[in-house]
Amino acid sequence: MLLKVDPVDSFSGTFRVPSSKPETQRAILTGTLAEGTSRVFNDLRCDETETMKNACRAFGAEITEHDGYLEIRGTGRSFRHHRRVIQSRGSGLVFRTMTALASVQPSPVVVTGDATLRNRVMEPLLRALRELGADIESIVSEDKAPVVNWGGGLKGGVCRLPGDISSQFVTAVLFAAPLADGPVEIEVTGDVYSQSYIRQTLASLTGAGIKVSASDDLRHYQVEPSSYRAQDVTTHEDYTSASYLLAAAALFPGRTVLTDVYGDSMQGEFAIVPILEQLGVTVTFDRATSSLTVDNPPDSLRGSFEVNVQDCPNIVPTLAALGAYVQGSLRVTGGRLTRFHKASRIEAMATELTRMGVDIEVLYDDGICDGFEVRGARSYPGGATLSSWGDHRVFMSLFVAGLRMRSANRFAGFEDVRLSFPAFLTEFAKAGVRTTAVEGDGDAGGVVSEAMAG
Ligand SMILES: O=C(O)C1=C[C@@H](OP(=O)(O)O)[C@@H](O)[C@H](O)C1
Ligand SMILES: C=C(OP(=O)(O)O)C(=O)O
Repeated sequence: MLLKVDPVDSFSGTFRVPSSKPETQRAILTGTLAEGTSRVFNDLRCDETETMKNACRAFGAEITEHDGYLEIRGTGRSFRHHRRVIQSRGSGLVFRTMTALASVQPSPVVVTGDATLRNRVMEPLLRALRELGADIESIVSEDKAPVVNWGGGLKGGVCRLPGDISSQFVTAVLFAAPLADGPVEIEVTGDVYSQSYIRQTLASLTGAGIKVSASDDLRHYQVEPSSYRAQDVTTHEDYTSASYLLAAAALFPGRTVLTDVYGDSMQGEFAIVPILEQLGVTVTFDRATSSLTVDNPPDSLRGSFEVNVQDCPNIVPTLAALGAYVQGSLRVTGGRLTRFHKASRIEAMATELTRMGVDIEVLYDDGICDGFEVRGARSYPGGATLSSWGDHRVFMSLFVAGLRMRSANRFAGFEDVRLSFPAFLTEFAKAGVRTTAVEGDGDAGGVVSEAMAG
């Protein structure tokens, strides 16, 4: 099944920004590890937070969904096994944190995932956990998923992790470290990418009463044995999800209001707002109404500058889509981590945008795919059939790029919006974006945004 998306010539309306996926996932984890009852207000309900909830339930947490919040009865240190196989589906964060936490369980746990997840790099995490005393093995080559963690506890000590593959390695060790027998030190080698995600982890741990300290450059960490404390947490808006609505707003005349935006987030992807301003788009935040407004952006986006995305990896596909319409060019560097995401996102965007007629060149640094330079145009013919490369963010970004083309494009992989932004198609439908489910080249006639609503 493909999704046919008709172009539009204006974009206006009021749209709800989903809650943050990383913050919701972290709050589910701290609630699970605490003794007592925690609540997570404004939690995101999507497949990947559901995967985190189910993984935590397997460790014994009782999680119930209420209107506007989650209630979590945590396990504290006494994990009560309900299942010995943890299914992390496609979520890197679930796999990595569950693999680390399985080390402090009394008995063996298998942690697995889908085909995409099983292809992702896990070896540095397994090595670091073994340095801390974990008894863990992969049942496939290259220390990838699935793994068997024989449990029995983490002794503590010093472990080393690379900073340029995934920040989730550091996050995973940090979540398990307080439950080790002795203090844990983490030393990160090389440049530390995705620092905003590590800072979000540190804030979650500190909020839950964990004794953790980190150097300013995020290369050294010290965690003392300590207990997670139950707490109430409220999650912010998700700036990666907001980036698709903001990008669409920037490409068309009209007035776009994004609601449920509270400000003060630690997310690196907030960078989408200053980047849009550099492109000449005014984005106004109103704390009183918790909203962001884009009002009649300029006719063409001001390009010819460079953005370093070292700390905001998840908006790389959105920037490629926006770049297709700048005057001059947009150069994006520091995106090397994205080759380890669900798809190799720079290659995916460059390949698919090239099919749409966009002039985009992949940039390599020391032979590593690290960014791109895209030279914009006013519009493109459209009429292409595009792949999401199995990645929700690639689909959502290509969808936005296609809106300003002259004819409809067809997309595979649209169902994956459920992973992080289930209301994606219904939100865009509010602006009059027409989407139709089609079989191959013919029209099946179903309006998908309605089919997927709710
Ligand atoms: O900890 C997290 O919640 C995440 C960390 C980042 O991973 P990388 O450091 O691998 O980019 C980010 O890209 C991912 O979407 C979510
Ligand atoms: C990469 C993502 O998540 P994860 O790394 O947890 O799979 C994502 O949300 O796009």
